[in-house]
Amino acid sequence: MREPIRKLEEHVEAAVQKPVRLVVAALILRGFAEEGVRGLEVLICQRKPDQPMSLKWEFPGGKIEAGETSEDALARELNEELGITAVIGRRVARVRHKYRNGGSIDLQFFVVREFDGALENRIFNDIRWAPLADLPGYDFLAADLGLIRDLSEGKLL
Ligand SMILES: Nc1nc2c([nH]c(=O)n2[C@H]2C[C@H](O)[C@@H](COP(=O)(O)OP(=O)(O)OP(=O)(O)O)O2)c(=O)[nH]1
Repeated sequence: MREPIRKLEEHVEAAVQKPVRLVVAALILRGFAEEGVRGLEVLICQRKPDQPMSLKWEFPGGKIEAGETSEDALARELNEELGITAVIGRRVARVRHKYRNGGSIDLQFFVVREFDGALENRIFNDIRWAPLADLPGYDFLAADLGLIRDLSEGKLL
């Protein structure tokens, strides 16, 4: 009698497993790479108090929609979230992360060095320019922590 019950549980677990969300995010940079991690700043964004993972910091971006390339998706998100038209540069990192709620994300980070339009905070609690060296002092989403360490140590860029 026990065997069929275990099989049923396994089946239910597989059925409720959430699909991997494909997410793109931007490292919008200003300043001078030659001056190291104090001379280069990146735009960071804080999630709103009423969002999941509230008040955590992240990089602007979001989920890729059907039919979009990663670059298309990121350009669209930056326009929606910050009101800018960005030139999407090279991809510098890709990570897979499983959040405790069971959701997995596949997260790609692209450099943005050029954009048109004035930066406007349309959806975040706060946005700010942070020197790469200061990034570990912000409470970032868990999936970003490896990247935060690398950026603050002058790796990747
Ligand atoms: N934009 C962005 N999202 C990130 C980062 N790190 C990270 O884990 N994420 C996660 C948070 C979200 O679950 C997802 C991005 O989804 P989204 O921007 O379209 O929407 P959302 O926050 O409302 O997320 P969701 O509730 O719909 O899952 O990726 C990051 O640095 N930037």
